[in-house]
Amino acid sequence: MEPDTRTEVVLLACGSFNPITNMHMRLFELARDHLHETGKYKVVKGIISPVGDGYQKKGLIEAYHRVAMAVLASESSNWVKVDPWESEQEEWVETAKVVRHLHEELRMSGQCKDEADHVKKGKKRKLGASEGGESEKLLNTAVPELKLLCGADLLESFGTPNLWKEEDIAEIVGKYGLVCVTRSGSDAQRFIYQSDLLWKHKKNIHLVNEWITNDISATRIRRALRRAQSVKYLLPEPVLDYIQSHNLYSPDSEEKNADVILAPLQKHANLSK
Ligand SMILES: Nc1ncnc2c1ncn2[C@@H]1O[C@H](COP(=O)(O)OP(=O)(O)OP(=O)(O)O)[C@@H](O)[C@H]1O
Ligand SMILES: NC(=O)c1ccc[n+]([C@@H]2O[C@H](COP(=O)(O)O)[C@@H](O)[C@H]2O)c1
Ligand SMILES: [Zn+2]
Repeated sequence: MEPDTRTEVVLLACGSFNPITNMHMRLFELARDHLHETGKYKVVKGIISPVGDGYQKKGLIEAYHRVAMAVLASESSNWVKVDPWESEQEEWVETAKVVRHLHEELRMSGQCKDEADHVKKGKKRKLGASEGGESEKLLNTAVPELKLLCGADLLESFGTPNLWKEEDIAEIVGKYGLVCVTRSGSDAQRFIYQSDLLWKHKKNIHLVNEWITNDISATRIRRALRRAQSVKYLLPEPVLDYIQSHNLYSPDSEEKNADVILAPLQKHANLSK
């Protein structure tokens, strides 16, 4: 049998997930199919990273509820998991830092796996002279690439003044890569064309067309819930049960952070003063 030479990829989706919807889970399926169809990649894992309370977005309910709902949603998948690290941080964390942190975790777990293999085999492999010099280091063959998975609206938010730092965008698209789910007629392609930075890294940006369109958004779901309208079949059934049993999403919860400026805008506006 031919050896599998495809590059292993882990997909990371960052967002409010307030609440997680069927569309969020679909993003992972669409992205995995797209990367597999290139013949170059093998998607080995998907990670959902709900933003922390420090993000201070209007209507953002407590992170522990959003994480619990994401965990319930991920139970219907055998490859998508939730990472609560970002949600547990006291202050809002830039997405570039989240990507860096999770990549480091992947590297460490790859190394642990590698070490365990070597212990089993009773030997260590040496890195080539160009990389490791004389010193004996462990070969880190097991680390997959980590790519940020998003919708076209998140990509287009790169253009909002004071929301993203240029160097963060450069790091995310240049060093890691982006998989962006877009709709036919969406302007993601034009957005990349109009940005010198994104154009430079366009090989690292995978645009995925969503042919079976699905306009579910968490904002619309919260609106329906406030109006006591049904949201059945728009989110996983266990998530809906959780929302109902904890009485989440009311007119009051929508007013949370109403008078507060979004954390990235506060942070970057202060930096540019
Ligand atoms: N219908 C959709 N099509 C493509 N991408 C989507 C869709 N809904 C959400 N996403 C993507 O999912 C990620 C997480 O989004 P987020 O938590 O903001 O969900 P949302 O449904 O957009 O919520 P809200 O309405 O509160 O903004 C983002 O990258 C966003 O672009
Ligand atoms: N500068 C940044 O790193 C930056 C700015 C704005 C949003 N984000 C992230 O993008 C995601 C956006 O989520 P929402 O679409 O729900 O607001 C969140 O995970 C948030 O942390 C990152
Ligand atoms: Zn959104």
